[in-house]
Amino acid sequence: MRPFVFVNLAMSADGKLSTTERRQVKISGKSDFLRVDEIKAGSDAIMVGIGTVTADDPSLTVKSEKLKKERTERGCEENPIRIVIDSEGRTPENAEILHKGPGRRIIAVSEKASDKNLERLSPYADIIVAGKDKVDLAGVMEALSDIDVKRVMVEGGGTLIWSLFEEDLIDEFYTCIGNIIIGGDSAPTPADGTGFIKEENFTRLELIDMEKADEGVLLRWRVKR
Ligand SMILES: NC(=O)c1ccc[n+]([C@@H]2O[C@H](COP(=O)([O-])OP(=O)(O)OC[C@H]3O[C@@H](n4cnc5c(N)ncnc54)[C@H](O)[C@@H]3O)[C@@H](O)[C@H]2O)c1
Ligand SMILES: Nc1nc(=O)c(N)c(NC[C@H](O)[C@H](O)[C@H](O)COP(=O)(O)O)[nH]1
Repeated sequence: MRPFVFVNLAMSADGKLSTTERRQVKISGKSDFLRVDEIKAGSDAIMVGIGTVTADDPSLTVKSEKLKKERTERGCEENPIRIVIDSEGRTPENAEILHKGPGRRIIAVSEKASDKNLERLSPYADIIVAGKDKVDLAGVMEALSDIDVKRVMVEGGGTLIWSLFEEDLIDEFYTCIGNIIIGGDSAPTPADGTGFIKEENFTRLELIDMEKADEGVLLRWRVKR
């Protein structure tokens, strides 16, 4: 058993998530920010890779007071469970995700994480150990299902999302395409990693809908199985 997993990203018109220096860029506009807050508030958990934590230092909190209130009225924490996929337990102790706003945090590590790092992070987050070198993502999803997590939003980056596609762990994929060109052949994209080599392995998508969003476009895809 695993939860429903969807990805939400903003990318430039040329398909980049950020610059070659992995510097965060404002890609989407105000209406997209509100939409992202809503889908975040509608999720039980929100997941990012350690690369996103070190590059962007996001808090991944729900921003709207109304949405926070609606969550607490439903008997949920104000924020979804925040999960970092972090093989070695490198999350900095002062990361925003560990401090901003109430709610549970989980850091999923592999057996490679040192005891020192586990000790360092355990005051701030629950630790799941899954996988030998890299985090075993299917194992993490199973562990989330065991604690009644039904809906997981993944906010990047491209390395984590690639692995989730590779392991067929994604159900829906939303991209807001903004009206800028970032360029750069090493700039992160929605699915980096090694990529599929054989055509028969490609993930196939079905378009759910598309709409104009600020100066760009929002595409929502479902993974075909
Ligand atoms: N525009 C957007 O919507 C958006 C959203 C999030 C991130 N970003 C950008 O993406 C970049 C960060 O992405 P990234 O690809 O460097 O990092 P990432 O966030 O995808 O984290 C990847 C890291 O997770 C760890 N990991 C552990 N187990 C793993 C597994 N099984 N599979 C994959 N990774 C595993 C590894 O250390 C790996 O390097 C930043 O530049 C950030 O600004 C953009
Ligand atoms: N929707 C969206 N539009 C963008 O233009 C952009 N650059 C991101 N990037 C994703 C980024 O990793 C996180 O959405 C924020 O950084 C959230 O972090 P906060 O909770 O606000 O701290 N996302």
